Amino acid sequence: MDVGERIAELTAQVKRLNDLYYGAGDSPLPDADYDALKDELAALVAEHPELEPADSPLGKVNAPAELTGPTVRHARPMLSLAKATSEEQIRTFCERFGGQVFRVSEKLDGLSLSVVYTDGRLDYVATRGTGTVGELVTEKVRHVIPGLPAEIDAPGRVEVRGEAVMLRSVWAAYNEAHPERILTNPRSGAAGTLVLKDPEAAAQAKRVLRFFAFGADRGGDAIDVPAGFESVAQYVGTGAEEVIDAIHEIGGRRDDLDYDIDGAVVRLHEPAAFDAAGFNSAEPRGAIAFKYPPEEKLTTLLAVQWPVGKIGRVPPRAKVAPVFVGGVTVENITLHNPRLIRERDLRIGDTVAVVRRGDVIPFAGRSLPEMRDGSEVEIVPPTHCPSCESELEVRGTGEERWCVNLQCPAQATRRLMHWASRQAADMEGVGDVWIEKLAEDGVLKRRSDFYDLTTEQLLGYERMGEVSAQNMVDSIASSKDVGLRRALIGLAIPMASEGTAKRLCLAGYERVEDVAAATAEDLVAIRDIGPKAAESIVAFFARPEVREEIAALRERGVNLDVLAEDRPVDTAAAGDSPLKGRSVVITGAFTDPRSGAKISRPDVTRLVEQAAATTASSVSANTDYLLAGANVGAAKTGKAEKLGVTVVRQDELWRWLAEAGVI
Ligand SMILES: NC(=O)c1ccc[n+]([C@@H]2O[C@H](COP(=O)([O-])OP(=O)(O)OC[C@H]3O[C@@H](n4cnc5c(N)ncnc54)[C@H](O)[C@@H]3O)[C@@H](O)[C@H]2O)c1
Ligand SMILES: [Zn+2]
Repeated sequence: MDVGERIAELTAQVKRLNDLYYGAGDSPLPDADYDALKDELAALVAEHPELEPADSPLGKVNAPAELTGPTVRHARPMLSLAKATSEEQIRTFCERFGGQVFRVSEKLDGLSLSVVYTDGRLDYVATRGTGTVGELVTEKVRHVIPGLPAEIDAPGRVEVRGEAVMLRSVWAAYNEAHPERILTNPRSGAAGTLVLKDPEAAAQAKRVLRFFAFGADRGGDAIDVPAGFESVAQYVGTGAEEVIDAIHEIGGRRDDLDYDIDGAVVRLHEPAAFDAAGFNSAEPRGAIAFKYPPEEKLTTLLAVQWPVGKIGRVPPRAKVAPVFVGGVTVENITLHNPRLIRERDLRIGDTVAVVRRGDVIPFAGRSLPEMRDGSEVEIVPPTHCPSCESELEVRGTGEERWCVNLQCPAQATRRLMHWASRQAADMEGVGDVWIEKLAEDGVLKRRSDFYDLTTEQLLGYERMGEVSAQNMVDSIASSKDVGLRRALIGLAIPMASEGTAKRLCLAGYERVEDVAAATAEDLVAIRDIGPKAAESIVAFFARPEVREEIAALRERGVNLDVLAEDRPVDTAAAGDSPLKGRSVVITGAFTDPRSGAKISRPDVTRLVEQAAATTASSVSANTDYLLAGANVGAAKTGKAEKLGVTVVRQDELWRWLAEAGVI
């Protein structure tokens, strides 16, 4: 192929990838591979400038093919950043500005927004768009970035720039709840969220974003980011070594963050110096982005297995050629459901992009059809259960396969493993391999059989030592104090989550028999238990073998009653608490006064509920208190006060919780 053809080919590829990336937020190639294509193009064009096509993607801010909807012209262009992948490049950059002060910040992997206020009120929000013209997303953002201040305490025209990201936890929870509509990664999740037609529905489905500011100006002069905003984490220092230390510091905690970062931004700290350094067509000269090695790697999909789960789901699991990504070696990845396999057109033998983010289970984001050689094999979901051979049912939009045979041996084994696991009975000394063996042998058929195991019996097995046998028996004996919450989890009731178990306990159920006797009506009255889950719970306990199992566990002295730690706080203590029986809305960021650590929203909710309050997601006339943590705008508290809702600040809340005996 001659150079001209290669340039044309690379141009077309980069442009196609840009359209996908800046449009719906898709990235069929890992960023590092995209960067390599672009670098190759840049190198060829540098040598043969006369061959650069008129529509070259180089030297400009890359943008979606077209902006949809109303637009606005940016007061100052929103630019791209020059890239560095080696420390050497960072040193060269720092040396160019010898003696100056630098700022190093996390480079969040989301999409940039310009948020403009006039005399303290939110005027508009725009995307980067073409760099000079952005798309207006003001109304969408009101729903999908609930934390964005509607008002700030500053006069004049103030523009705040920053990055909107989908938190990893939000991304994982959304995918968990919508297996039929998987978001490939948080970045595309964020981009996709801002193009949705119904942002209100997105917010209800908890598909929401967070905004982190990285700069602000008033009438063109740099100012501090106004109060009410979260800022990107940043360091200020002089000289290349301090800058490189900061880059390592940021890179080192990459896995612990709840958002993706793809690099660190180094820029001149002083606004005057930054402006004086000037700009080229697409990038400021006073800043550079250091890119960390990719967290997404290519590997080969070797096989797909269909293990049978504890409630009969038969999900696809892929084996891939071992690949080191996100700090671990990955060999097994989840493919979620058959529909996803079909839509992503995954085949055995395919090159697939594997992603891992923090603790999130690796996921084959996509196949790369352009890398096929014809030997790839279609993935066909099984029609019959690999364990009991009964015909599988196809259910739901994900086209999941289910074994509905209640006697299925594979399901029984999975249920036993689940009962022994940490979130249920927590039998530390009993490994899955042994459970499988004992189940195969017919010694373990149901949960209650664990409690009949003896050391003599176990010692009859090859490779079972006296210590292990004793360990197993002891750990089974000491696990008998399961309690209602963990027993409900261990029973693996379809559609009932760990949260359902918690809420049943908080709702005052004392014994597993009481839950078994509840009607669907009783159950839907409990917060967050919907009609489907309620029916599933009732149907589960109506099964004779479940009732027999509960009786058998009781006979062996297994505790299936609520434990003190899972009860709602006693009326006596909560009786003194102003929270008791109140309806509250929680907003803002909370810090645990005991440890000084930030505390998550679900944890605050749990504490407040233990003090016998009920929580709601938005303020209404029925709300008693708005519990306001840090960074709560005046708009929010003002609205609450207008509705006659008392605003309670966090120091008071902690006092109340202490009085109620919750903390
Ligand atoms: N995989 C693909 O197919 C594909 C396609 C197109 C682009 N990409 C990737 O997108 C990037 C392209 O560059 P770009 O021009 O969109 O962005 P960029 O990498 O040049 O960086 C500029 C952007 O960084 C953001 N940013 C995040 N944190 C920041 C901080 N602390 N300070 C300042 N800015 C911050 C801003 O939104 C700004 O617009 C590359 O990383 C490329 O690999 C990938
Ligand atoms: Zn089966």
